[in-house]
Amino acid sequence: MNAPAGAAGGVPSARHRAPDYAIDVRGLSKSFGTNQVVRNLSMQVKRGQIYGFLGPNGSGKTTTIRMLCGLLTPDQGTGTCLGLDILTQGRAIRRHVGYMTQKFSLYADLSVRENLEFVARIYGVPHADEAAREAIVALGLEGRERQLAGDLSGGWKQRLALGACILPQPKLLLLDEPTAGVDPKARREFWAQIHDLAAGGVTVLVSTHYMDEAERCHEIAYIAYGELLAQGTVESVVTASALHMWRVTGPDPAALTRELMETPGIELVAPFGTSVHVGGRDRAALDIAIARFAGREELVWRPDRASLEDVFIDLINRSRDNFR
Ligand SMILES: Nc1ncnc2c1ncn2[C@@H]1O[C@H](COP(=O)(O)OP(=O)(O)OP(=O)(O)O)[C@@H](O)[C@H]1O
Repeated sequence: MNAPAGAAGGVPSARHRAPDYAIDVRGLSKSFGTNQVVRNLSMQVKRGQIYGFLGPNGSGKTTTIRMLCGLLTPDQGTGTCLGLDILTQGRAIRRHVGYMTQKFSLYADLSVRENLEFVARIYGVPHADEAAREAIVALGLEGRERQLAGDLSGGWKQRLALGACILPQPKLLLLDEPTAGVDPKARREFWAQIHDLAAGGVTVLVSTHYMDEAERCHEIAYIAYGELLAQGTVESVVTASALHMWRVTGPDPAALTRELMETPGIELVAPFGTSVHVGGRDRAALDIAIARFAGREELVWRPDRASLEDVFIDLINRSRDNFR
């Protein structure tokens, strides 16, 4: 496998040292016809990090991922992926990138082992049989190697797809909703593998709709309407939201939810079982709103911390107002 440009020829000088970022892109924009789906997006992902990419359906995550590995050319913007230019060195980038698309793209009528051997040969992995066997062990696929890929359950299919992605030993994994529709146990096992890979130095950019998966990432980015609205650690994104939250419990959460939604000063209302999550960014307005319920002894109010989901709902609400 080739070394990235700039790294060849011995120890790099301080001036040409490999960048600390596996992904460093600035001002990316992309339109399809008149539909601008990515707007002035900048993103930096440190090497060896697990970086979560979140956002509603159709917000531009896949389009961004495809620009990062040179499969799509941005209309505007520049940047590097693994130190290589995304505009001119797409082919070289893809040699070092494992890209797991949303669709299962292995051969349904080949066995697990045959699929892995095939991928190993296509990528010129030395000793393809052995590499496939090692991947089977590493991914816990022993006992299933003769099973047809098409007969595997969703979780095992995803694990096989990940195995195929990592066979050529990529430096960067781009995983596009790898665990969609996979049960919690299989998702947890999948994530244990992602963490093992990152600990071994692989950078991982993973798009997901699951909040618990976002919490497992070193850093996250949230995109809506093609625009990056938040970026950083989960903690810093929650803090930056400046949301003040309360949890209120009462006998009729459904009626209470409706009432809260109509109360001025309350920006966020979300029922959770027997309680309702209530919040807003204007603390004074929120306090006045909550004071209206002071005489209601059946209600118990407790201050609460904003969840990542609260933050994302607030971001999407505000960005929808901007794009109206
Ligand atoms: N090749 C294409 N031609 C035209 N429109 C496209 C093309 N690819 C994507 N789009 C549109 O661009 C927008 C962003 O799509 P994209 O797949 O990047 O979103 P996403 O955030 O990955 O969504 P999801 O979470 O549903 O996978 C959507 O409106 C989609 O229909």
